[in-house]
Amino acid sequence: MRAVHFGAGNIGRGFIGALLSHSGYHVCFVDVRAPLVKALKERGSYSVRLLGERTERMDVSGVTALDSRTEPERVREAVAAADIVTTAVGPTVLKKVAPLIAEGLRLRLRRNEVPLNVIACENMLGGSTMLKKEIAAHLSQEERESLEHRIGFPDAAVDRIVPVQTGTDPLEVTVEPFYEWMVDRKGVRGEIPPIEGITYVEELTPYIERKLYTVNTGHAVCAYTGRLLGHETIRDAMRDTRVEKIVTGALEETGVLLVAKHSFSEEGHRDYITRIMERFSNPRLTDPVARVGRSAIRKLRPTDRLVGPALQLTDHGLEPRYLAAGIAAALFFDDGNDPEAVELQQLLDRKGIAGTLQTIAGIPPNSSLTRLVSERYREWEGEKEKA
Ligand SMILES: NC(=O)c1ccc[n+]([C@@H]2O[C@H](COP(=O)([O-])OP(=O)(O)OC[C@H]3O[C@@H](n4cnc5c(N)ncnc54)[C@H](O)[C@@H]3O)[C@@H](O)[C@H]2O)c1
Ligand SMILES: O=P(O)(O)OC[C@@H](O)[C@@H](O)[C@H](O)[C@H](O)CO
Repeated sequence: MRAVHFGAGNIGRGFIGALLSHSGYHVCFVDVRAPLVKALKERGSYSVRLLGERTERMDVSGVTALDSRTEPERVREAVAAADIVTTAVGPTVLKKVAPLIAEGLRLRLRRNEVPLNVIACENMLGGSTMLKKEIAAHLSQEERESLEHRIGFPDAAVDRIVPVQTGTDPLEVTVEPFYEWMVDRKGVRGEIPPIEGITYVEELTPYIERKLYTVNTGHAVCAYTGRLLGHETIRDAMRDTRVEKIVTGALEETGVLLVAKHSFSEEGHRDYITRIMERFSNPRLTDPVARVGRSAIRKLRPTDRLVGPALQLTDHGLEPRYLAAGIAAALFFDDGNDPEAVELQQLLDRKGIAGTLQTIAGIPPNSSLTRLVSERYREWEGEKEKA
């Protein structure tokens, strides 16, 4: 069986590629980083280090790679011949990989009747659906009709913390032991892909919202408040009771929404939160707040991890004070290495808090959420002055 995976980064190698390989797929990674592609081609294997109570090593073999910039023809052929295509490139990169995947699928549709599934493994709602839309834009009407019948784009929720890699081996990946990969069974075309570790569900929305609005909400709140209070890593930020209190408060707020919306049991959801707080505090993981806070504009979009639940709560007349504290802290994110953080600071200078929230997050300027965030922002200014 052949898998083509776009994005040989942390999640690509440390999670999706590893599970595909262990399920018997020969994995071809596609990336734009030439040294990474070269190393994968030359070695054909790498290791994943699982940082649990004991450190375990998992060998991943039977892999290769292609550079989408210099070997587009080979990428097209690989996609056309694949049994599964996956991505973990980042939500904003999906539209960049879409044209090449579309060219590969065009060949596939001409040559092979067997259905194929394309799964975007990104932190977003409806990732595969969005990728399908981007791909369809590069196809003819006739090709789009065949795509509809023969190529599945099941949405997915993926969960495993893979921090920035600091080891000397460019291919080895250090990860937490926990993982969860949920896929919408209804979106699959043809046979269910036999990937060990995937949980197929009839209705993905509750699970992707639970993941994004708990794991990623808590993570983002921890990263932004932690950074503001002078912490470099998630683990250190979690040890600060001021941060821990705000993360806990924000997850209680999203919990109210998730339990009401998707009928999770209150007790089960409390356990889910507890496990996540323990994962954030894993003493063996060094995960920089800069990684977790990266792309602050994306993280402040209307349906993403902070504003998504906050707007839904205010629509129900509730006051998400802790989420508002997280959103306000995100507005202070000023990492010069992150183009979105730079753009965010420029927007704030030009438009102020209400204008920035309206532009990025779609929050109406006179809304209760804008008022809450503005109040928290002033409080954070005070905290910063004290620090
Ligand atoms: N790291 C985590 O803990 C984690 C967990 C769950 C989900 N995710 C999601 O997985 C996705 C990837 O995150 P990551 O942490 O692995 O990031 P990463 O930066 O480590 O990996 C992304 C990879 O995509 C490659 N890439 C960029 N543009 C490309 C292109 N045009 N064609 C092919 N490859 C391209 C990059 O070179 C890089 O190797 C994101 O959507 C992220 O939200 C990450
Ligand atoms: O990948 P992002 O930028 O959407 O979010 C940063 C982290 O919250 C994220 O990568 C988590 O580590 C991951 O989603 C855990 O499953």
